[in-house]
Amino acid sequence: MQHIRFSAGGGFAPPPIFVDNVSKTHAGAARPVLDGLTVSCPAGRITVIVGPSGCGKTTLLRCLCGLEPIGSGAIRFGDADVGNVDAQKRGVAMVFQNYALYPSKTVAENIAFPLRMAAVPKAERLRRVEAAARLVRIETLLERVPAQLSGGQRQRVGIARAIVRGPRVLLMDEPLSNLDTKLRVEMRTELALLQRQIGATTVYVTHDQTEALALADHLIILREGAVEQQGAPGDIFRRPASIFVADFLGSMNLIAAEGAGANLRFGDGGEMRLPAGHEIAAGERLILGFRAEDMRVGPPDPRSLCLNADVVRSELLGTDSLVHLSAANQVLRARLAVPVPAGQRLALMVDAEHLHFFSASGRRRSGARDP
Ligand SMILES: Nc1ncnc2c1ncn2[C@@H]1O[C@H](COP(=O)(O)OP(=O)(O)OP(=O)(O)O)[C@@H](O)[C@H]1O
Repeated sequence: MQHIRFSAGGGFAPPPIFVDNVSKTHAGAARPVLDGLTVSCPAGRITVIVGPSGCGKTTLLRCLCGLEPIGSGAIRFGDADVGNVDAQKRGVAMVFQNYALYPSKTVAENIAFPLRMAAVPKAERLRRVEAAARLVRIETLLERVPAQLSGGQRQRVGIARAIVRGPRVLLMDEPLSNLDTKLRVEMRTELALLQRQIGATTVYVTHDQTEALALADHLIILREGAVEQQGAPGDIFRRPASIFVADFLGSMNLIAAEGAGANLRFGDGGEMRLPAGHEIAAGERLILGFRAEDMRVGPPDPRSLCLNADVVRSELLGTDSLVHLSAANQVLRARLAVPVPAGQRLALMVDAEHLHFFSASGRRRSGARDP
């Protein structure tokens, strides 16, 4: 890729974005789609918004770019309150899931469209279209029409069109979800590199947790129009604030239990010794969580949780196997280096630093020593 700095009129300075206590209710809806939402997106970085279908991701993007008014609260780009600023004047570009290209226009005309709307002179238009096309590696396709392109090429045109004006803020709504898995992974890497080159403050919506973890500098997890957790992706993965987050980013084994001093008691009457420092008051109900990849076969260790589990089924994933287990009246999953035949009993360990303790309400439990 070439090093080209796209500059927006008035100088290029990607702003941080602040969404401050924003609420919005769609006309006729009983509940707000955004409910007192407060998030921030660092300048010049990729913020990824994830959450289940209907949690308000697209609505938030549409509010950021000015296609939807907010009900209350404020949206600021740096120091500027943009809540009442027209979409065209916010310096924002948006890439959609469905490309939204003009079928009768060539690639070059599609990319040039925002420049035409802004009355950019022809010579400057040509220069910018070529530079944007080179950045997304479609410079040899400029004379084709969309029907003559693959899905990946069409999405590149959509991205070139979005960046051609040098936006300070780039919003992307599931831009890769129409592509096959292999192309998606390739494009994800390219997008991350492209974003670093153009430097725009980028807000990226997806419901793919792998994409979210791979792309995000800053991660926001939405649930029913409110923030469930936000922060650095690695921190959120290691210390999910709730069962909802833990299960959304990967899957988590969960076992309901009750404290019994140094032991945990399960519904089937079984008990297991808690690692030192994780004692739970007698009678306290909680939910213990651990990830499949954090279970290991090994000799008992006083600092680890030990589970006796029966193998129900093994599935080869490639380099390792997903082993379905039955333990403490629950179905659990472990990722182990080798497949294990069904019917075998295993002693499985989970090291203390990989245990997550949640209260019965599903929030991360404070009190126990936390890794
Ligand atoms: N114009 C509208 N009028 C009324 N309700 C709407 C409107 N747009 C969206 N909604 C509702 O608001 C909620 C949030 O929609 P939104 O598209 O923001 O969710 P999302 O998180 O992007 O979902 P998905 O992942 O399925 O795209 C949904 O229940 C949706 O039906």
